[in-house]
Amino acid sequence: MRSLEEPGPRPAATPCGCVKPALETGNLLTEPIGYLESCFSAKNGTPRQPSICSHSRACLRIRKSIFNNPEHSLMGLEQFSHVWILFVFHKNGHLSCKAKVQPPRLNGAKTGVFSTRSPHRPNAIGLTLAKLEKVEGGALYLSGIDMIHGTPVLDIKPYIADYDSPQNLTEPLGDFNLQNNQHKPKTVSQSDGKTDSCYQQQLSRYDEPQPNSCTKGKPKCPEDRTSGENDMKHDDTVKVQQSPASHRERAADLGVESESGQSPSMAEEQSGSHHLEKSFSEEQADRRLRRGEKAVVPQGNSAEMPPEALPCPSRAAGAAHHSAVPAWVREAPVASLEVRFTPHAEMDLGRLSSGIGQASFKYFRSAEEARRAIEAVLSADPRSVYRRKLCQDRLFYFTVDIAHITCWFGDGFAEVLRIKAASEAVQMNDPEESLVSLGSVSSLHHVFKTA
Ligand SMILES: C[S@@+](CC[C@H](N)C(=O)[O-])C[C@H]1O[C@@H](n2cnc3c(N)ncnc32)[C@H](O)[C@@H]1O
Repeated sequence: MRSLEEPGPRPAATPCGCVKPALETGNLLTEPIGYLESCFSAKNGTPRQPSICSHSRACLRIRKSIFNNPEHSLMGLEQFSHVWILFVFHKNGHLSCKAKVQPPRLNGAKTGVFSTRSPHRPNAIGLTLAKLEKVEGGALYLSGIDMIHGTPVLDIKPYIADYDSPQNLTEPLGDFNLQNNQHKPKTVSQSDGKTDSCYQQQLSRYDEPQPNSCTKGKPKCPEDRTSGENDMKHDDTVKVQQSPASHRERAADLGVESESGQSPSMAEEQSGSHHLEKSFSEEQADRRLRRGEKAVVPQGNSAEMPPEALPCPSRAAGAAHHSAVPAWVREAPVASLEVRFTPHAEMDLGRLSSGIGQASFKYFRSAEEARRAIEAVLSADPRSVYRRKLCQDRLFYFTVDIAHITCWFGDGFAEVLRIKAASEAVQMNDPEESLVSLGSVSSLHHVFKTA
């Protein structure tokens, strides 16, 4: 353990003049237990939630400055299949956050920051449920992650379904009526006409985290229906403090130089936000119409969120009354996309995975895994609302493992045009540079096909 003499947060003075230790006032000076080595090098293209891409892999080594024998701290963890990772959104780029944000799934409508998974929060702390592949010495190998390379990790906790999953409560507390914030006691048998035994059966089927999958068009859970960093737009700014971090030490732990952010800046993403604002009900109606479903009359014209909450359909029906999500989480306006690869991209992928004349994959175990990861990232539409709506004719770039992917988006699909070794790809320090206008998409498509 760290020495008690190490510098810590200064005691805070209370209004009455007495001094309270920092912990008592909630002022926690954190020290990362390690820095994540991730297959995603930049925010752009990193899945918005861990459930999106099961092949996204990472390694976390516990720092010796935290524990002399890091492996001791991981003892017993190998018996768990999943772990919670608490981390810092260290590449947020700025320290401000807003009370209301526009998550991509709301396609321009606003909701309170605490009803989202926005990276821009008063304390820039992220929470990811990752699959624990193995523990080796002082290192954890993870999959199904949504964090970028270099992410400072604050803590690891085992996922325990009995504690962490509401459907595992044996004694339901009752319904929470979100409309008027009233708690209504309700018994299991009253809930939906199901018998207790049927209910229990359903619970036992769902007491483990659902396996992640990369398939297209799967029903989404709250985890993957939420916001991406690039897409949040804010108001009611709040300034937050940042703990100082030792960059040299961090780079040493990672074995790399500190990297420069490659994803679009918030300023860029925020510009034009007024055009994007649309009420949730309008978006839903649009979407239903797009799908050819019966139109629903929009209820008002506000860009604020409706208060209704619905059970998540991907959970057991009997368990649903323990856990509710708002309709927008379920009825997201963004459909999953079909993902295509041009013959050139197929060739690139083959070349890259063979490792002939260049580096081969570090995180993926095969070309097939790389392909599935790319498909998973793209089918969830990683673009910000801004890009989706106003920059449709732009190329989109992202890097996963050693693959630098260039693609474009059409109506209902994403097409991979090129896959190059990240070392070969032009480094995009200025996100604007990555927004190459296609002009005529088809002509550029032709260029890529014949290149
Ligand atoms: C919407 S957040 C959700 C993270 C976590 N599952 C949660 O709910 O707190 C995931 C996005 O955060 C961004 N991100 C990941 N790691 C980051 C980091 N270290 N700093 C800043 N942004 C990061 C990526 O763009 C990713 O798509």
